[in-house]
Amino acid sequence: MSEGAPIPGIVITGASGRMGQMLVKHVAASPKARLVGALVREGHPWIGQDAGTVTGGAALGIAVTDDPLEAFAKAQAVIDFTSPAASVEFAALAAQARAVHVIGTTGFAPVDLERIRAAARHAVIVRAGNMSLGVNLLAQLARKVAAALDDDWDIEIVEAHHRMKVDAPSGTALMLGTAAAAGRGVELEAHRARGREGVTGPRRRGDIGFAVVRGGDVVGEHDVIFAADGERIVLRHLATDRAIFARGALRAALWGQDRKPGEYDMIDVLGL
Ligand SMILES: NC(=O)C1=CN([C@@H]2O[C@H](COP(=O)(O)OP(=O)(O)OC[C@H]3O[C@@H](n4cnc5c(N)ncnc54)[C@H](OP(=O)(O)O)[C@@H]3O)[C@@H](O)[C@H]2O)C=CC1
Ligand SMILES: O=C(O)C1=N[C@H](C(=O)O)C[C@H](O)C1
Repeated sequence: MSEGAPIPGIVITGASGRMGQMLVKHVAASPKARLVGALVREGHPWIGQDAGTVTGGAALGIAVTDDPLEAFAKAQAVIDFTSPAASVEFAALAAQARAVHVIGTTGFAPVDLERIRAAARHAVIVRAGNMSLGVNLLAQLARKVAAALDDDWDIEIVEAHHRMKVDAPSGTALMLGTAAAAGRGVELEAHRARGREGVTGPRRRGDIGFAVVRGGDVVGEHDVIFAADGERIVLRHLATDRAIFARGALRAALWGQDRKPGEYDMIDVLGL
């Protein structure tokens, strides 16, 4: 954001969710942004109540709403950690309002990504399976390590999340797999091993494998393993606080204010 620019107004979608509640608090506490809206699903019991008090803090003078059109009209940015169906709809509405759309949601199908790409013709969209500085740095490291090693080194990605997570593998695991594939100069989809069970036969040379753990309240853990005969490299990121994602998302919303329409990611935002 350029010096002297007005402080951007930000709407949080999915305000009742784990990330939504964290974002309401984070944006409200930031001197660099103004919280101008908190959106929930139609019919949600929080509608009309103060966004600060329902998320466990002091009153903010912002009534929770279920009307995205009205909310986005007041915003310079929308921060959205919801579901693929909701984010695709919000991408079109945010583009209409010419608001920067920061999408943290994961689990998109290819058809959803096409619709997000279409919206990005008219507005700035920043989308990343993980908004933390640490994971985006890890993705760059995974890319570099993969570029330095040949197919004698098997690449496996192991991720763990809380019991409520609905998509697998995580958006972060896919991001890390994509980065490792890029380092090797291949497409992930052509080399992706999607989980193993039964008599699988030996590992296919050059595959990038994914393994998923779900349980308890794990915020998010990711290992990128490079395994060869006689040695192994493990690159690891452990998230212990969702604030890291909120911090990254707000940074993306501010960064997006001065950009041309298009689809960006956190590597762009962080300049990595
Ligand atoms: N990129 C990143 O850095 C991160 C990404 N994530 C991703 O963010 C997403 C949300 O995670 P989390 O907060 O844990 O999930 P929650 O289930 O806690 O929250 C999701 C929120 O979105 C709302 N929502 C879902 N679908 C709709 C819809 N169709 N219309 C309106 N509102 C909707 C839910 O409302 P209701 O409860 O009423 O259904 C809820 O408030 C996930 O995809 C997760 O993987 C999470 C953390 C970091
Ligand atoms: O659902 C979550 O919680 C998380 N989702 C993101 C993902 O799918 O990678 C990011 C983070 O790991 C937490």
